[in-house]
Amino acid sequence: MPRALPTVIPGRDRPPTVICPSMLSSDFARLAEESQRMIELGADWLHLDVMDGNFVPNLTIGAPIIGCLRKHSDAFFDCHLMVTNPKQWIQDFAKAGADMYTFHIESVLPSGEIESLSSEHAHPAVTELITLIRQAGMHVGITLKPETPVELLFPYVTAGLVDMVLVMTVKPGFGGQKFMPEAAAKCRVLRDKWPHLLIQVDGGVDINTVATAAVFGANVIVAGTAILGASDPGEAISTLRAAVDKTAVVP
Ligand SMILES: O=C(CO)[C@@H](O)[C@H](O)COP(=O)(O)O
Ligand SMILES: [Fe+2]
Repeated sequence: MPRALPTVIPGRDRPPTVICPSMLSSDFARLAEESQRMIELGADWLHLDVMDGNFVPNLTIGAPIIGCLRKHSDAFFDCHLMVTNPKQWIQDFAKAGADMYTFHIESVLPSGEIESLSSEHAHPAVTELITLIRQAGMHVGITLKPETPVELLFPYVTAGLVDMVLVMTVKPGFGGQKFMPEAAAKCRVLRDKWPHLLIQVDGGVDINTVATAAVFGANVIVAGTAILGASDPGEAISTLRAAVDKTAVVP
């Protein structure tokens, strides 16, 4: 069983704020200590960026490292798979102790065939992947690159097949890039349709840009540079949380 997802708080118009430091910005040689420190400083989840050097031009960590980290941490592992074949790694990640398995919709179909996805009907390859992730005992996250239309995710959210949508606000592949407000605007489209959906933003989120994401409706915040690169990461976590909480309206 994966660790529980946050539940809706009565009296708020959106799900709770979840702060996720991206461990990509940590000292990988000290991953266990850094992870522990983030949780002690108030982080809710640990965001673990998995890159295969093919789907994106960078190479990071995989299930073996995540399995090792699991021996030192009971935290919620929020895994962001930037890989060409997400189906290949499902069992390994489940065994390693991943809680959320977020895949890129662009990785499910060969490049150039993304146009064959519809905003009205679920694609069988995507639903099969979702079923396999769930059967393996993980929560399901779906994500998209900044240039991919958000409407392509509608069939899976409408059918209640996914637990979270991750809106990428940079080109996936590297930490420390500039936040793209036009990509964050996809959160508004999703929030207007699904008030209780977990909507995550990832890429260039810091104390200046977080308000834009939150006003658009994001409630799950990934930040690498802004937390792990801060002189006081605990203060960075609190500041990000306060900025998002401020935008949750009590009706
Ligand atoms: O998925 C990714 C990059 O592809 C991210 O999770 C980054 O690691 C976020 O880093 P910052 O932009 O917050 O520095
Ligand atoms: Fe990420």
